Amino acid sequence: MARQTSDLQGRVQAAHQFDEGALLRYVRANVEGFPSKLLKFTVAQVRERQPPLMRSSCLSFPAPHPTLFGHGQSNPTFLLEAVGEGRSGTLVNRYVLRKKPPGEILQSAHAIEREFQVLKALGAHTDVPVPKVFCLCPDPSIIGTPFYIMEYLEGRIFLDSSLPGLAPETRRAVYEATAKTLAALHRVNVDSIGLGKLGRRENYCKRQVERWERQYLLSTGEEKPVRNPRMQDLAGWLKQHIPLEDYSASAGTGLVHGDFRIDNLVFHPTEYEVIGVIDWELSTLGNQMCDVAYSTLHFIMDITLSAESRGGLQTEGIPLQAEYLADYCKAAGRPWPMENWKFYIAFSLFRIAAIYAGVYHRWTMGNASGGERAQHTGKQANRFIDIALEFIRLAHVLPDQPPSVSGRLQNHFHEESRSQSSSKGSGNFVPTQKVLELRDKLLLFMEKHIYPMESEFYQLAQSNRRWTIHPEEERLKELAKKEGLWNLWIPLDSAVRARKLLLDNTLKTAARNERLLGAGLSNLEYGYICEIMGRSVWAPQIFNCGPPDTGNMEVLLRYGNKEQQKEWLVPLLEGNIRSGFAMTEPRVASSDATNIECSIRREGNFYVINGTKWWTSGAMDPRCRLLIVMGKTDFNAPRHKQQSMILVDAEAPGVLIRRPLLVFGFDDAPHGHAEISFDNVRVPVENILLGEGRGFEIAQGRLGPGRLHHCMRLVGAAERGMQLMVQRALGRRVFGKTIAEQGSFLSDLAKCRVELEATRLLVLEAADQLDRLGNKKARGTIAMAKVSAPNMALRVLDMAMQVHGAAGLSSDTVLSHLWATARSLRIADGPDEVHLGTIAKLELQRAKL
Ligand SMILES: Cc1cc2nc3c(=O)[nH]c(=O)nc-3n(C[C@H](O)[C@H](O)[C@H](O)COP(=O)(O)OP(=O)(O)OC[C@H]3O[C@@H](n4cnc5c(N)ncnc54)[C@H](O)[C@@H]3O)c2cc1C
Repeated sequence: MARQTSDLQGRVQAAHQFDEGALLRYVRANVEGFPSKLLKFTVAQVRERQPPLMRSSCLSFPAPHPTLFGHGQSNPTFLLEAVGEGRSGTLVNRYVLRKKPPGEILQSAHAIEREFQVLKALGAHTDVPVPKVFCLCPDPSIIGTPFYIMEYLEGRIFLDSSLPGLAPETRRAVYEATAKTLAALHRVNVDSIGLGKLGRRENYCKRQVERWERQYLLSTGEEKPVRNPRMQDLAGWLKQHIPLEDYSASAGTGLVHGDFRIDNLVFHPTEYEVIGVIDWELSTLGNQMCDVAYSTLHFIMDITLSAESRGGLQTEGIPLQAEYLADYCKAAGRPWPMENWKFYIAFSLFRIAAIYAGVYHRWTMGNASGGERAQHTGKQANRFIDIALEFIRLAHVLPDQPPSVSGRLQNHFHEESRSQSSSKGSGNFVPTQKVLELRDKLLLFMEKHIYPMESEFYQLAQSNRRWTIHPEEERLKELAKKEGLWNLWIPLDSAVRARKLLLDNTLKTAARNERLLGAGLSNLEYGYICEIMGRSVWAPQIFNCGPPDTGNMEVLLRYGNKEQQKEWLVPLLEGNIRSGFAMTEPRVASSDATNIECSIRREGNFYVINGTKWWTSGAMDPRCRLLIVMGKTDFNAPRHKQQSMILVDAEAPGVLIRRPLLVFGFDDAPHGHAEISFDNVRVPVENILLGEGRGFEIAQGRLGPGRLHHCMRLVGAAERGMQLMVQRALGRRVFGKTIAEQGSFLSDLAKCRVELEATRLLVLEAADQLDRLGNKKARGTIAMAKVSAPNMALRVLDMAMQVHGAAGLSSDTVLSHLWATARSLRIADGPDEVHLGTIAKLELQRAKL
């Protein structure tokens, strides 16, 4: 719950009492506008409150430092109330006084003068909301220590960062205002407002690590509280991981608040707008990302809790850490800090641990201003150290790109389409409202659930349990179903057919039926959606939109009879099983499918299958139950009537998985690409699809829309490459400049964008033609998209890898895997030459007309 600033006052504690008469004399002489006819003058101490407890919720952590309104352990703060007589009656003027604490204090930790200087400069020259300051009294003889007096702000302070009692949308507004205020503070040009000499900007983290390590050593050991050796491990790690950007006074350095968090902000009494940033005693110049990381610590405090489990409705509306960070980066014009985020968070925890250890030491000596509460700070310091060390060990601490918060779209092409659609409602490729809504939902799902899991999925796929399924994959599938992001690939006409065949008797309820049959999107509409899934190699299967299942489901939807659909299509639509498509053979050139040799021979009520297939994608997956096998039922029929397709139970006797094949060393576990032998595999005659000799016909149907999906995903993969490339270029310095400032990079980047947009338009055009003209008439444009998409994606991803240097070739980023997948699609989706042949043939035909 928010507290009114006026709620937070109490009686002046004995240890903090001073000569109020001397103060009044000083105030009368130095505070502008102080009532001349004074009726009453009172001094109340701003109460030190119990900080939010460290709870299982990750949204609260104990405040390590004071705020103006008192939950801290540092500068005592007082509310002065002057009741006077004015022309229009009684006046009540309120002021706030901040002073140094009495007794021995930590080096430079209570810099009243600094607070005053910063507040004065910001108030006079910037739009950063701060209370107005009236006077600084450096003379300790007045009230025992130096102090300053500032304006009292009537407003609200949110003490608990989980914002209990607020509606979800207002919680979001509070966080957005917080991020924007921090950005405003970081945008201040300190040189132009006289704060240029407040501190050194370069080597801030290095100096801070050394300083807080020193401070920790001063507060612990020998006759002081016990020293935790893990603190030195942490300091050692930090010293080895100081970000390169810290070494110079470049972009990203400037004014640092030093204690920026929601409860150091005064919000407007009724609006969700910050009217004052308070508690500036740790402000200085330096690396501003430290402020940013510190302001997100409440997201980190329980790093084992997922977004879902952190409080349900109570935290609804609170953004994820990445969303808050994206708001900040956007408002501050800063690159996404993925590369060094681990350092900044670990450093923030380290610093708090050192501060807490200092408070605890002071408590043992009897002069901590937090009273008895300070007795716990020693334990809390150790907890911060543990959390920091635990955090350092995490493989993935931030998505590798900023999320699109509040439905904002990530790339300018889409932003443009959206504004076009809302302003004019027309245009060649303007996504419909339905698509825009689905796409926003999908973008959020990717950011919340897929990107954060990538590295864990990848680790499992490299371990000796590589051919098992990560439990999170199944959980996310259920979540995708609930969110209506399931089977979106199903074209409207196929869904209509399935609805007729499957209605009621197979799928229990109409609602469930509908959920399994997608959202009724056209191929063009799906193009906008599928592209986003293509940004992660792990995403498509989470939404039941991954190859080869989509192609196989399409075959069953179009060509399967009712029984075949019941047995195989329904579990595939449910996502309960997976499937493979076995056409390619090692012994023959399979881009020409008339070459295949696998035999499907009828014997009574069975077909007997003999042959070897390879590159059957998905067949290694432990959930794979169905193989659609293409073979020959009649070796003497006309060339295109010899082939048939048959449904084979992957566990039927005689089906032998021989080995997984590798693509540039990636085996794509847990789905894999298998070499399989079929040795006298007996399959009931009912399993033949459409009838003997219809295999080629089915292949044409399967390879139409299904293969365009690859192109859509490739556009998404290239988009991901662009984003990673730009982030890296903005954040990494070579030879004195960021990569983004190097001329050669700029033209390469622009060329990538040009190619990407051209290919995206081609893919959308192909999808549109598929909808309007059908598979056959659209084949020229589809072929163009198939040639263009992988080649474009390869160039963009190659450039992205180049910008990443050696890291780009490693598996530390997704780039090399995306590149390997794109490269395989110049063959796996039919070799380029075959598509080029189609395009050229059509071109020549046109010339002959
Ligand atoms: C990662 C991956 C996944 C795959 N998944 C599957 C799957 O699930 N199911 C499946 O059945 N298959 C799958 N394949 C196999 C893929 O479909 C075939 O590799 C592809 O059809 C080419 O067949 P091929 O390898 O026999 O090459 P070939 O037919 O031997 O062709 C070799 C080369 O000959 C040249 N060429 C071919 N045709 C022409 C032409 N008309 N003009 C000029 N040059 C030409 C091209 O350079 C071509 O690359 C996959 C392949 C990969 C790499």
